[in-house]
Amino acid sequence: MILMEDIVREGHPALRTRAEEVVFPLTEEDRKLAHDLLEYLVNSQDPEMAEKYSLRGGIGLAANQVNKLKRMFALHVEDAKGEQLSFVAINPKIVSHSVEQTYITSGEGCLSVDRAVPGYVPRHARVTVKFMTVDGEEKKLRLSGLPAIAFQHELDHLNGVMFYDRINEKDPFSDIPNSSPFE
Ligand SMILES: O=CN(O)C[C@@H](CC1CCCC1)C(=O)N1NCCC[C@H]1C(=O)Nc1ccccn1
Ligand code: NI
Repeated sequence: MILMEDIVREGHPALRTRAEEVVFPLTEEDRKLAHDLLEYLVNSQDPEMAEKYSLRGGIGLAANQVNKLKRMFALHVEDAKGEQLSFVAINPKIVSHSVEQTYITSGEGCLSVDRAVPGYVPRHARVTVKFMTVDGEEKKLRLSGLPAIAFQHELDHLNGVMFYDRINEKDPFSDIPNSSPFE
C-alpha cells in the first residue's frame, strides 16, 4: 500500500516531468500502480486507516506523485449529487471544455506540497474527458464541480504542472473572469 513516505514532495523532479503514455496491454506493474493509487485514496478517506497509517486525505492521486512517470491517476470523489466517482484514468485527455471557469474559494492544496499556498486556481467549470480504464475500455465523461476540478489538478500533474503555477502572482485572489466559485 502507498504511504505518505512514498509521495514525493516539491523539489522532486518527478513533479516537473511529463509522464509517458501507458502502453496497452498493461503490465502487471501498471495494474498494481493503478490499484495502489486508488487504494491510497480510499484508505486516506477512511478515518481508521488514515489515523493508523498517518495518511493525509486525498480525492485524487497522480502517478508522478509516487515517482512513476506514467500517464495515469486515480480519483475518489463525491459529486454534487453525492454520487461517488471512483476510477483510475489512463492516458486521460480533456476533449472539450466550457468557456466558463471555476475555482475552489478556499484555494487548492496538494499531497506533494507541505505548505499552504493561498489563491484562486482557475479551472474549466465543465470538461468532457476521455481516458482508458484498466480493462482497456475507452471512457468518455462530462464532469463539473469538484470532479472537474480534481480531474484538471491530476492531469496537470501528468504534465509537470503544479496548482500554484496557475495562481495570479500579482493578486492571488483577483477576480477570475467568467467564473462561478466552488464553495
Ligand atoms: O494530486 C492530488 N493531490 O495532491 C491531492 C489533492 C487533490 C485535490 C486538490 C484540489 C482538487 C484535487 C487533495 O485531495 N487534497 N489536497 C491537499 C489537501 C487535502 C486534499 C483535498 O483537497 N481534499 C478535498 C478537497 C475538496 C473537498 C474534499 N476534499
Ligand atoms: Ni496534487
